[in-house]
Amino acid sequence: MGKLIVIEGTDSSGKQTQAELLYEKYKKMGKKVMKVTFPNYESPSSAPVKMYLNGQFGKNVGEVNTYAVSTMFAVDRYASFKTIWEEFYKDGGIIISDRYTTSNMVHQASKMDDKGEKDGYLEWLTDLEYEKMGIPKPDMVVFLNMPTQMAYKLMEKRKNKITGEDKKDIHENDREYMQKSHDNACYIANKYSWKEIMCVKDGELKTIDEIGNEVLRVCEELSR
Ligand SMILES: Nc1ncnc2c1ncn2[C@@H]1O[C@H](COP(=O)(O)OP(=O)(O)O)[C@@H](O)[C@H]1O
Ligand SMILES: Cc1cn([C@H]2C[C@H](O)[C@@H](COP(=O)(O)OP(=O)(O)O)O2)c(=O)[nH]c1=O
Repeated sequence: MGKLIVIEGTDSSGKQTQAELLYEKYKKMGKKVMKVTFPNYESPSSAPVKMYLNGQFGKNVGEVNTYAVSTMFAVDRYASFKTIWEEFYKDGGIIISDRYTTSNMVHQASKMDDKGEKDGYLEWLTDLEYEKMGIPKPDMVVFLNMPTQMAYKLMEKRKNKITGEDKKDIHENDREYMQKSHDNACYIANKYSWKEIMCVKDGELKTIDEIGNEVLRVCEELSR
């Protein structure tokens, strides 16, 4: 069996940048490695997710059934596992995943304020994806802790990943939601012992390389 490394964080925390950097470093080191991204917008399995992010099930995040939406993201992951990386992973390859089940944990559980409800949802979700659907559990989750104010600055520079336009998706449009998902991510990172990397030091954003070196350092624990 291979290893599954997940790069997680709130929107515009540098996941794509760091997942690519780690992938390049591993390739140079001669490791058998593959990079995957969720949602997998290139696959038809992401169609319901696109409808959700475009606001077709409700313009506000809070209006949409969390369990229904979580299942849509889970199905997209299952499709990717079965058609793209199952064999590679079972053959001992390292998978670097930009988002995973952990994104449902960060984003969908943030809609729940009640701790009992949140924990119940997390149990339901991990059982659904890892046990019932049977997709692999991550060996390592790297959590890029990017304060919301800084994430906003970075987001302004970047285009929408689905349309390539300046328009933001329903999560990105909602500042209160962004703050809540960051608070929730910190709670979950602690609960599930994710490897946390602080992206800001003394109010200043760390460089891409500084963060990249920290990511590599924590991931090296896997090969020990
Ligand atoms: N440490 C950093 N310093 C400066 N810019 C960064 C840093 N990390 C990411 N960026 C830039 O911020 C934007 C969002 O990063 P990205 O990797 O796409 O985030 P995510 O995948 O989490 O949404 C991109 O334009 C990226 O180049
Ligand atoms: C993969 C995944 C994403 N999401 C959310 C996180 C994002 O707000 C949104 C779209 O993902 P993405 O396009 O990666 O967002 P961004 O580029 O802004 O980081 O979908 C979930 O709620 N559950 C999931 O399983």
